[in-house]
Amino acid sequence: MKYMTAGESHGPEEIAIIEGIPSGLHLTEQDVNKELSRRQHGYGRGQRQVIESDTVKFLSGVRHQTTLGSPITLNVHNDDHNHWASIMDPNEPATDENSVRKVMRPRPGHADLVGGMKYRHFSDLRNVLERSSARETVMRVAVGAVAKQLLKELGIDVHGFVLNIGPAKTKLEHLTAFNTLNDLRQQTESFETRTLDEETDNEMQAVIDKAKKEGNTVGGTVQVFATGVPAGLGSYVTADDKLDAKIARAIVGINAFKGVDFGGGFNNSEKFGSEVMDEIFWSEDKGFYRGSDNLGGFEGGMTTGEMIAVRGVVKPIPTLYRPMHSVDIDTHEDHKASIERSDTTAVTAAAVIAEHMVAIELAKAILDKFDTDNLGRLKEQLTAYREEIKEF
Ligand SMILES: Cc1cc2nc3c(=O)[nH]c(=O)nc-3n(C[C@H](O)[C@H](O)[C@H](O)COP(=O)(O)O)c2cc1C
Ligand SMILES: C=C(O[C@@H]1CC(C(=O)O)=C[C@@H](OP(=O)(O)O)[C@H]1O)C(=O)O
Repeated sequence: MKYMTAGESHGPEEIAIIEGIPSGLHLTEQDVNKELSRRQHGYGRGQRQVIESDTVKFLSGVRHQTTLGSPITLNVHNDDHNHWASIMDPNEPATDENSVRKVMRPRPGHADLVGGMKYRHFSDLRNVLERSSARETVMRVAVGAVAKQLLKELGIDVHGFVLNIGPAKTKLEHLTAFNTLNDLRQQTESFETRTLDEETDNEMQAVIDKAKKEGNTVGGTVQVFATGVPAGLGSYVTADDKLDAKIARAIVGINAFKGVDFGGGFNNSEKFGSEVMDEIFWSEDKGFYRGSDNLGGFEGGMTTGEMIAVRGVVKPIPTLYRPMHSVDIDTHEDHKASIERSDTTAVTAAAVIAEHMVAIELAKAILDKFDTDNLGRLKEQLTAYREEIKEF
């Protein structure tokens, strides 16, 4: 399975094409829209989310609510484009009128300055901003929603949560206690029913309000769990095949993500080996299993069959309403950085995006290993593989 996205933040459309989804998967636009709506919610987002009501259109690859095995084209319209039609016009040459939203004072923390240098966009850094914007993550979530639909058919659930926003930490004890694997397993049943509001409690909202009032922004940490994953996805034989490495890349590839770890992750560096390794057990009904999940479900770049636990660190939003120092790229004079309408925080959306990126990497790993033509055959192969692993 592979995919590509295209689209500028204030252009007319966002597009993704996915190749390699098996035929026979039940898939509706509502399945995707449910996830797009989750990405739009969360306390601390700006006015753009009020304008947009992200809904997908299937342009190819799905017929009568079922995938055909052909490339799936997904399309989300940018409602905000109405306000930007002349600024984003592909046919008219640049004029004073249609360049009113020029960006000449690059914003620290954005792709503006280096993107301008690299692509020679010296007349307007909007040419960088439009594609480097996290607007594009709407399509990654749309692709991830298709991946999640496939994984659900295979008994695999993936869900993302907020761990902290600035100094305010989640009250959800189970999200930080990796040793209580059984508790976590029970909690997974309620993953889908959780609301985003439950994740940004009053303390988090107070942190966001304070930042906003002060023209500032905040980041945070997100957690993704995946359950029902069979042992042996990914491989130790080459670095490129390591699935934890692929997931790490997918997470840090999300706008504003600056760190990733698995299981106890960075905290494990302060512990002794005896506290960190996941001891091995065997039982008749389960086959091999572990007593803890401190390594987040990976050994040697392969899934262990335990729950996958990945965390991602999200930096504070770079656009500040109390802007930082910058330099005009034309005059080279000192100035405050440009201000674009902005979120105060997007950690809740980031949790949803991270969840979908993990789903994409898991779906890819499964489709690398088993049949990609038809879902029924894929299920048969995966069931046989699970049996074989259990008999080991
Ligand atoms: C869901 C989401 C929404 C974002 N919204 C904004 C925003 O409103 N304003 C902003 O300056 N940055 C926002 N960002 C962050 C920037 O897109 C990102 O920091 C920038 O493109 C530079 O990329 P980098 O942080 O990965 O280096 C957002 C990121 C995410 C994931
Ligand atoms: C559009 C989205 O996020 C945008 C990401 C973003 C950025 O710089 O990354 C900047 C803002 O764009 P705008 O100036 O149009 O409000 C966010 O709203 C979205 O998530 O759908």
